[in-house]
Amino acid sequence: MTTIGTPLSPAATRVMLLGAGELGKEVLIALQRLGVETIAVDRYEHAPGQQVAHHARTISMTDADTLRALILKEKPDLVVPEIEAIATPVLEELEAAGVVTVIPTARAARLTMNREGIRRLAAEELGLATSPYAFADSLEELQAAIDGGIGYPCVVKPVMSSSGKGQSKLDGPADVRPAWEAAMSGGRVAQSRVIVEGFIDFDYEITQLTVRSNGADGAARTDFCEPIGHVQVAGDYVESWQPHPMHPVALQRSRDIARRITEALGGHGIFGVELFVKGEQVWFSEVSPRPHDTGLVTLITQWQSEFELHARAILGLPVDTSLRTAGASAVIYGGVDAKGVRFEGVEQALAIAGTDLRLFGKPESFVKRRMGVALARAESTDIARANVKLAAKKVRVVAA
Ligand SMILES: Nc1ncnc2c1ncn2[C@@H]1O[C@H](COP(=O)(O)OP(=O)(O)OP(=O)(O)O)[C@@H](O)[C@H]1O
Ligand SMILES: NCC(=O)N[C@@H]1O[C@H](COP(=O)([O-])[O-])[C@@H](O)[C@H]1O
Ligand SMILES: [Mg+2]
Repeated sequence: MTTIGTPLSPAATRVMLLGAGELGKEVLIALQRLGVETIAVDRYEHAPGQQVAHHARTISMTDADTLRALILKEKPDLVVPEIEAIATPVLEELEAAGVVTVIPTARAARLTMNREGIRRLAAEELGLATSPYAFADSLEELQAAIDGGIGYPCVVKPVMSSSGKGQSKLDGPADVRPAWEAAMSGGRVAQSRVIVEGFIDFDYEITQLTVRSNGADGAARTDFCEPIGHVQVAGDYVESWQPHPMHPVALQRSRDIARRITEALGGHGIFGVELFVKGEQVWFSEVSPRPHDTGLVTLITQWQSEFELHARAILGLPVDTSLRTAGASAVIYGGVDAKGVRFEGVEQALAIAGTDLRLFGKPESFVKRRMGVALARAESTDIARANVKLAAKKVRVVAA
């Protein structure tokens, strides 16, 4: 049985988020609503989630000693990784010592922070279909891997990166050196290893949100959300919608893959399983053991958003993944390099039927930094997609 204490009292249920960006901010709001005391940790001050949590802490989360000291000082009931770039061996160490519970598990956080860990688990241990792949530690090794079988077109990514950072598509030999250089400067963590993947010519890609929660019998149960369709530009999500219509065979295969990879990772919480689909064929791409950026759309489409599902599942509470309405989301990029920006056109955006906005409150804007998202609900995803793009376009980020 789960009990929840009173925040800021000795009986408080305390949850620490490692990473407090736009996704963590929504998880923190969901936790606050359930009476949880929250600690938002990020690498810079005034991160979105730090603005809504009881406590804000700013540390280098990739520094093992600093991270260990903070967790031991705060003694949260749950530690919830929100980004990949964390000193995950510390989480494994503290979990093994019985000091904290890590969501979904410390091993899942370690395996998914590095593309090599999750890819080898999915393809080599579980035998799931993936793109052909190889790893390389130098420009020469990268060229050899491509010549040795991966071929063109292919995709190169730093093993530790997200949101498309340092990612390139290669169409021929002239693209290899620029791709290597982009990967070396674009990762979230300084390292010199890349994955090269054969390019999958998919019809569409989806995120299969999958929740592992406490079943009535005490065993973990798995629930699926409706598939989320999305468009990525330069490896970063720009638009998503739900539900995405699928051939029943492809849907069944997607859910089989999602069930197997999430069972292998274990623990409780939401997972964003990324899949490529062509006809009835489905390839596993990667998985986030946490809310997924394309799942921001669930803030408007589901009775319980992916953030509420995560909050409930990690607290051992029941979940409901049912859809409320068709809808869509569209990203609002900074478009400028500036601190303390202003958002113009909010009124015009919200005047469009069925729309809503999240402005994340990031203290500094970059041209390609996600600063907000527009949301729309409608009777069909086509209408929602048209409206949400209009709404996103109305919002202009300007230097103050
Ligand atoms: N092998 C591939 N074949 C075809 N397209 C690919 C391949 N790998 C990546 N992509 C495209 O690039 C996008 C981003 O790739 P991936 O998810 O691996 O990067 P990421 O940096 O982890 O992104 P995020 O953190 O946003 O999930 C994919 O959603 C897909 O559109
Ligand atoms: N695809 C992963 C993803 O979307 N992660 C989200 O972006 C934030 C970092 O944003 P920033 O780089 O603008 O600080 C993370 O904290 C998380 O919320
Ligand atoms: Mg991805």
